[in-house]
Amino acid sequence: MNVTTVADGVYQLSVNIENILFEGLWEIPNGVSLNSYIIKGEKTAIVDGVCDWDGVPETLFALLDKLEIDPKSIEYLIINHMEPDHSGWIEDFKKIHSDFKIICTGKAAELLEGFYDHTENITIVKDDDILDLGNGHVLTFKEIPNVHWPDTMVTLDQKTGTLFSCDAFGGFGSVTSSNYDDALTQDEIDFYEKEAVRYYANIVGAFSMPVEKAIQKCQDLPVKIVAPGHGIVWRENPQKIIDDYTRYAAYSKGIAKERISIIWGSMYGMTEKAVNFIKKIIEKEDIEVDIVRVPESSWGTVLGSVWESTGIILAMPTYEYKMFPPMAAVLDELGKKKVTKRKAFRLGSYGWSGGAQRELDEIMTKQRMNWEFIDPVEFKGSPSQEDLKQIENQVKELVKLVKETVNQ
Ligand SMILES: Cc1cc2nc3c(=O)[nH]c(=O)nc-3n(C[C@H](O)[C@H](O)[C@H](O)COP(=O)(O)O)c2cc1C
Repeated sequence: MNVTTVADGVYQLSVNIENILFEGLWEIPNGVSLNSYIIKGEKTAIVDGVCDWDGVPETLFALLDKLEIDPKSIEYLIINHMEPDHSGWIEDFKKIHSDFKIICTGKAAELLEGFYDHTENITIVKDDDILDLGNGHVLTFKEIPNVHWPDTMVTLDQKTGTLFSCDAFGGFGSVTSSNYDDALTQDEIDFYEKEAVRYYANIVGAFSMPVEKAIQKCQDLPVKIVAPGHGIVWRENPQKIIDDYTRYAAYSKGIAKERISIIWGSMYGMTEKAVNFIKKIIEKEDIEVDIVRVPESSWGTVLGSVWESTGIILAMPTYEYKMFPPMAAVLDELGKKKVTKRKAFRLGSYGWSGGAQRELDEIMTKQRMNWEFIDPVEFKGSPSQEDLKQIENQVKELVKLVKETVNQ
């Protein structure tokens, strides 16, 4: 757990969470941080909290102790977002301190009642409302609904230009006490960028339109520091994470990087033979490639991979007159996360009837994914030389299509 100074009178309290599935679902191989912030003017406010996943609130109280802040001196709880990873500590906090006010949106107030039966001392804020904590720390609020719940808002401290953005501009990846972009090497920044893409695809991707609206609203604010609820604080170059999020939101519409994700699965190695062949031929093409096997890799890994790819190769066999089940499950999830308009090629082995293609078509239609497929290649059992030649032609065709799409 870390306590650090963000800016004059602004402190971050953060804990890392590892060895769980985030939201009970998403694998986090490199962990995730939960960030809470303290603003000390004449009055003290806490922005979001850290939840009870690992012994918090004790952790939160220990962090406050490090800052020599008596929890009872906290006058305002700013709740940017009611998801329990940020709000789960409130019930415990209430056991030791009752004389505080909650600042949140109307939707968050409804959720407060539903989740914690809390209805007292709530001030509902709207766009551009302010709260003066004294010593220049005047807070401005902006609602950013559906990033990623309907209740979400951001808070700006006018004195320091710190934007407390909660889930917006967040990322996975555990942090250290030097979790500021100005204290990180380029390699570390690159690491957190990858973690941010994965976070975006897994957690926020389905809300890319609200993200675009939120970015527009935040651009109107004099932001000098971006301090999210997960991941590192952007103090030297806050525009970097704002620009990254702008790109990630745009990727939802189909044009992403000049990159192909190969998502594949195989029972007895027949489809795998074709995938191994593709690996060899695609190496010679001037294009970035990422290869993910299902079900060995999680949905989160697949989403993180395809989010940045304009092209996708799907390789899977037929299974009980349908598609290899883990591929069907992951494709359905890609649809729900609105991975749309990709350029794609499908191949796979079958025994007697086929059927994978039919289910693929059904998922594309049901989820309105609008992927543009070039002709598939299906082969009985092991791929023949002729099948491989066809596959080679189709892969080259896809590479061409991806390049044309990205560079149009
Ligand atoms: C459990 C199981 C169910 C299968 N169901 C079908 C089927 O419904 N239709 C079909 O054409 N082939 C079916 N097959 C045959 C496979 O598609 C075929 O063996 C294929 O070569 C497997 O490719 P793979 O080794 O890449 O998994 C099935 C195979 C298994 C093991």
